[in-house]
Amino acid sequence: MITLRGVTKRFTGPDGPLTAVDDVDLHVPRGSVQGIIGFSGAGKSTLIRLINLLERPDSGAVEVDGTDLTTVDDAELRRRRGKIGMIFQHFNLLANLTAAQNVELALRIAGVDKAARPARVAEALAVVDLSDKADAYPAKLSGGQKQRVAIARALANEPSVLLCDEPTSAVDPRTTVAVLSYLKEINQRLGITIVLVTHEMNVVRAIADDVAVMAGGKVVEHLRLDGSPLQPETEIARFMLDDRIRLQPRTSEATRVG
Ligand SMILES: Nc1ncnc2c1ncn2[C@@H]1O[C@H](COP(=O)(O)OP(=O)(O)OP(=O)(O)O)[C@@H](O)[C@H]1O
Repeated sequence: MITLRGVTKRFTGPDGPLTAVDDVDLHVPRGSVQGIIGFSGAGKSTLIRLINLLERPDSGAVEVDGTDLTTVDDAELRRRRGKIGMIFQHFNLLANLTAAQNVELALRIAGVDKAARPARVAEALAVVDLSDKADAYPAKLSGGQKQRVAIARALANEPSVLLCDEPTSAVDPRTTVAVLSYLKEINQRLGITIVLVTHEMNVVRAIADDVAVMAGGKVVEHLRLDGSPLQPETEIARFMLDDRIRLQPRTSEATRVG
């Protein structure tokens, strides 16, 4: 379970101060899948990085499984972070380590006893059907396989929460379906709460229970994906739901119109 209360994050950009995340409240029930969608610069990545305090908020509370992470000391934060897995657009695997060694490293960093690690690595790779690639280096893996290794690495420490920052943006549509299927299975079988940032409506539609639409650092709307027809209220949500692409006549700019 994740609860953000009044969370704000400011940066100093090239043009001066900017508010990347602006007074956001968000509640993600245990075992659910929360999508976060919006255009580039809306604050999605910052918001997801606030959940494990990769970014520290300037104000507000970040509660994960009942504890406000902004109030705990460094040792406790490290321990709590161990229970929050994260995957990224570009996989972030270490090129000089095999798939199994990448997963093992996460266990080593978390302080898991050496003798216990091989079984945990094997288990995590089995969840994503990559047991046969344990000894392969990332360069020999496809994009989808790399993302599955990254998922295994995130799962090895038995997290309660998995944060996914654009997990399918660097893979083709067929691989997107495969990656999302693994994420959905992990959510359903292991009960892991998932937060997934994307700019693709189809991605969240396939997997999320609720989608927070972000613009200008704020959550401007929630779309509940419970099977009933979606009735977006904001222009940005309507725009995101329309996946037709049309080219404007006489300009080189591609745009989508609703
Ligand atoms: N470390 C930083 N320093 C300064 N500005 C930052 C930093 N990180 C993000 N920003 C700014 O904060 C705003 C929100 O960025 P963020 O990456 O969260 O948006 P996003 O919705 O994830 O965009 P994208 O889809 O392009 O990744 C942007 O204006 C960005 O330039």
